[in-house]
Amino acid sequence: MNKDIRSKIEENWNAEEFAKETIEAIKEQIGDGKAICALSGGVDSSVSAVLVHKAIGSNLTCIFVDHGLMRKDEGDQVEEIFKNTFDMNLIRVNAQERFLGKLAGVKDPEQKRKIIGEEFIRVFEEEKAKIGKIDFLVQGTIYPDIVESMTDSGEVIKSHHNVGGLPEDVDFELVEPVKALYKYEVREVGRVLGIADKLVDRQPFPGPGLGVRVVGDITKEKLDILREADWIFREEIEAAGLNKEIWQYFATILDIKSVGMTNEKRTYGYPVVLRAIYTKDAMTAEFAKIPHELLDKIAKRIVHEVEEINRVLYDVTSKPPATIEFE
Ligand SMILES: Nc1ncnc2c1ncn2[C@@H]1O[C@H](COP(=O)(O)OP(=O)(O)OP(=O)(O)O)[C@@H](O)[C@H]1O
Repeated sequence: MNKDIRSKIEENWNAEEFAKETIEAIKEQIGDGKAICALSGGVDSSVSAVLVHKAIGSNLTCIFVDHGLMRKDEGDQVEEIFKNTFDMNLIRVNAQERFLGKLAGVKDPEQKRKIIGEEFIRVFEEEKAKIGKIDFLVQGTIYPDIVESMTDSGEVIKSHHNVGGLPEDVDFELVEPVKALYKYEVREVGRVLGIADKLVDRQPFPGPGLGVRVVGDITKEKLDILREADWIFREEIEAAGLNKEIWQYFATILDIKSVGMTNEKRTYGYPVVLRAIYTKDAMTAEFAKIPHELLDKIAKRIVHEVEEINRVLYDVTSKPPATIEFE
């Protein structure tokens, strides 16, 4: 069956036609029913949600959990795009304090991931309960997810290894509009649907968000510092036009402090590590050969604009043995 859904796409791929036909098929599947979607702002769930929205309008409710682990301005961007541009029924749950409260003092990466995943499900369930009866669950499953799950049915709940997974709920029928597509095809459909480039071209971002980019315990202070440094790094990579060739580029804040000097005064601040990689499939990766002059410019901007940071490191390790993310 998996092969069937894929061969239909490969026969005659046209993103516009795909969008049209899929919207019709969703109309038929959902009818007057009500659907819900966990919207991360990532490409897969965003494109799926817009397809379903075009088919059933306000009978779709999207839930975006703002866990406080988003990058700079990301929560507002998601709200702006889906609520204002697409006029979708979007619930933004401001759960920052809840997540940070649960994570306080926790240093172990696996424990952190588990807490974030479990809290995510709790928040989603609470919001879902407020909406009332829901018949359909929209999921941004894509073809590689189905292949990875090693089942032939294509009806599996996406394993969400990153965020912990939504619970299997027998009351829901699944709607998975992009399950036959690869990521680059999902992006094409996103463009056809008029979703902003900044979202369609978004680089992969882990489900636990910045939670895995704050090494050691997570605090609001470290998150805010990291957000600023990460923003500067991304801005400079994009300004240099390197964003097309670099698969992922981001900053991570370490769990140590070191001594520095600013205006002849001793400082004791955090180091950030910049990581940028080339890869085809994220299974192996090589560090990106960013010109030294650009690294110099980025480092100077970061230490100048983010006063809590007094040291900028560049990760020159490939995967393996290092992973892409630190945790
Ligand atoms: N903060 C969030 N708010 C709402 N839903 C979320 C959030 N984070 C993750 N999800 C849901 O969990 C799914 C899997 O998350 P994961 O981080 O593994 O992303 P993904 O597989 O890259 O998909 P996407 O491109 O949609 O982010 C998402 O498709 C989305 O439905």
